[in-house]
Order: sequence, then structure tokens, then C-alpha cells
Amino acid sequence: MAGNTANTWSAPVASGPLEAGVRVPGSKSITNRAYVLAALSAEPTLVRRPLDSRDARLMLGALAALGATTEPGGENVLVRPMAPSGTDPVSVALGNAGTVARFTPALAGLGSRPVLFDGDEAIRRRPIAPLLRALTELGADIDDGGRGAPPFTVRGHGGIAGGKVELDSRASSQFLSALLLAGPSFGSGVTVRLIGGAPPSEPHIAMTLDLLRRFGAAPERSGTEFHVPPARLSCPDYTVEPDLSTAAPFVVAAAVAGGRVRLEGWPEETTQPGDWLRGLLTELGQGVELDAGGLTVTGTGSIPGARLDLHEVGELTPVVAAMLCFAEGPSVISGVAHLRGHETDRLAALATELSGLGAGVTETEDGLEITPAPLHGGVFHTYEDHRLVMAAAVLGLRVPGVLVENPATVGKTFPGFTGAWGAMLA
Ligand SMILES: O=C(O)C1=C[C@@H](OP(=O)(O)O)[C@@H](O)[C@H](O)C1
Ligand SMILES: C=C(OP(=O)(O)O)C(=O)O
Repeated sequence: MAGNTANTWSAPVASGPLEAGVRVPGSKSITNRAYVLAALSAEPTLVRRPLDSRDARLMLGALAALGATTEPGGENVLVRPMAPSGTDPVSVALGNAGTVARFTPALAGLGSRPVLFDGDEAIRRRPIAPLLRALTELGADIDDGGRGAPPFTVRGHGGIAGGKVELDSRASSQFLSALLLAGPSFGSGVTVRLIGGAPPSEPHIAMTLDLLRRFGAAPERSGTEFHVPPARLSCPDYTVEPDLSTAAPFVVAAAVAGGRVRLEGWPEETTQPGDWLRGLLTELGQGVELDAGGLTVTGTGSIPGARLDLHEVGELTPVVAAMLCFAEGPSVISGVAHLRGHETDRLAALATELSGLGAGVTETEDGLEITPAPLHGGVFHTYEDHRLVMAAAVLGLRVPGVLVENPATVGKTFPGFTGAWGAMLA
């Protein structure tokens, strides 16, 4: 039985093989990119089926502070581009949204006011210094008090010159995406040469390039160099795909509990990292079928151990790690050192919380080693990290008494998560 006490959610156990159809809300990453590009466009954009969640609302709030206007209407949001709106100081609330913290400072540099950026304690610890440095080199006026972290102020002087810059984007692909998204609006566009090594989250970089093209920009990539010439952006009508990372716990549920789960609206082509799960689940022996209407996963209830480099799909780590706690043998996850700079230190949090319920999980320098063992109930702390709520839900499928602390934190990307999870199991 699912239930709630003060601030915990009792994750429901699957009473048998699953048989469910699920719809998840719009992609956070696509929604917030579409909103940014809409704000930079020459004319209004109707964004269809965007995500409505804490991170999406923070983005709309940021864009409103920066002079764009947004009108919700049914399932859609109409975004009117940023317009000159005075010189008084304003502030932007970042919450713990990486996309808002990384994507909007450049927009402040295009305006004409001082804009103060700050958010949750956690966002002050997340990496952003290489991006602030690059923006400064491109012509933005940023005062971060030497901290290289929020709170910082961007003083808009009506534009950013742009040009060539070197960027170390190993700590987050969002630094690179931020420069590329704003690039068409810089005086001479932007050319970014990556230094230091490959950024994580390659699909999110492809997503940035795809969205730029849909809004009429002409980004080019040659290995580690990216060029975005100035462009007049426009995309009057844009439809957001369902969030495949939000879908992750639902699709792995079929593997963990057995039975069949169908994700409605799974796109046949996408840049989202969640699409990688199709290949993973196939490799792990589960039935995976994609058709024009969605994805159906038929689980065997038996999962082999795996060695997985998740560098490109890091945001899937919490859910994948939870699934592997039920594997027939040990697993190793690597390539995700940057997860220490996510919503929380996800490697430490996962090692602590999965071990706390009985699994043998240890941190490595860049990942986790998982040795499955009989699990038991207990409190699963979530560190204000939406994906830890999702990971705990996966554990609860086969473990009675998993009490998920602060389940509402899942509202960063899916406020209706616990309801949808319960409906899947009903
Ligand atoms: O650009 C994006 O929308 C995102 C990029 C990734 O960030 P990192 O590259 O920092 O992991 C991902 O983990 C995050 O959830 C969303
Ligand atoms: C890392 C994540 O979020 P953010 O957009 O805040 O970086 C995430 O959603 O897993």
C-alpha cells in the first residue's frame, strides 16, 4: 500500500507483473531551451505541451524578469520575445535549476539592467565559473565577487560583442549549450573551442544544435569547435516532446517488476538522452518495442549485471543504479564524476542511500560499484534531488517499507510523479 506520513511517501510495492500505459509531461531540457530561444526570437512562439514544473516556472520567471512576456493557455504557452524594459535592477531566482542558472545570464547581458542571479543553497555549490569567464571574455559585464558562483550580477549594456572563446565544459555540458543558445544574438555570433576534454551529456549538446536549427540559426560543429553565426530567430509554433528522463523510472519498472509498461508518445527520433534506455534494456534482455505511438517495454523480472559508461547520459544514473540493485550480478557505472556537481553530490547520495537499504554500493572516482544484496525497508533521503525520488520509487517496487523523504522535491521536473507511479501500479 502506498501512503504518506509527515514528509515521507511510502513507495508502493508491485503486487504482480505490471500492465500499464503511462504519459509523462514535457521534456525539461527541451522546454527550457524552447523558452530561451523564444525569448530571443524576432516574433512570438507558441510553445506546445511544455513542461509545467519548478524548473520550467523558474525559467518563465527569469525570462519575465529579463523582459519577455509569457501567456499560458491550456496546454500551451505563448512567449513574446524580450523587449527593452528599462534600466532598474531586477533579480532572477535560480532555484536549483541548472538550465536557468547556465542559460539566462547571457540574456541579461543583452538587456540594459543589472540583473542579480541567486537561488537555493545547492545552486551556489554547482559549477558555473568557466561559463561566467567565457561570457566575460565575449563582452558581458559580470560581477561575481570573485566567487565564480551565485550570487552574481550581470550588468546589461544593450548587447554582447561575441566572437571566439575557449571553454572548459567538462563540469557541465550546459556551459557550452548556454553560449550556443545565445550565440545568434551576439554581435558577431560565437565560436567556441572546447579545451580540457569532452563535456558530458553529448545528447544535450545535440539537442541544443537541433533547437537552434529549428529556430532558424545555422550552428556548425567541427570536432571540438562550434560556430554559431548571428541570426534572426523565429519559430512561431514548437511542440515539446515528452521527457524521456522522467520516463526512465517507468520504463525500468517493467524490468524490475516484470510485466509490461507502455510509454505513450515516445518519439521515433529524438536527441534526448533517455532514448539510450531502449538500447540498454534490450542489451539487458528485456523486450523493447518502439512504434509510431510509443514505447512498450516487456520485462522479464530478471536483470544481468552490467558495466556502463554513463558519461553521455549522466542524468539517468540514479534510476539506472536503482535498477541494478536488483541485478543477478555486480555492476559498475563509470564516466560520471560530474554528477558530484548535480542537484546534490549524486554519487555520495546514491552510495549512502542504496547502501542504507542493504545494497553493496561504493563510490569510485567517477562512478559507482554495485553489488546486489537482499534489500530492506527504511528511510531513503532525497537531498532535494528529484531523480533520487524516482530512484527510490524503483527500489520500492520490490522492497516493502521504502519511505521516501521529501517526495515533493520531484516537482523540479514532474510534480505529478507519485500519482502517476501509483496509477501505474493500480
Ligand atoms: O542541458 C540540459 O538540459 C541538461 C544537461 C545535462 O547537464 P550536465 O551536462 O551538467 O550533466 C543534464 O544532466 C541536465 O539534467 C540537463
Ligand atoms: C542535472 C539535472 O538538472 P539541471 O537541469 O538542474 O542540471 C537533472 O535534471 O538531472
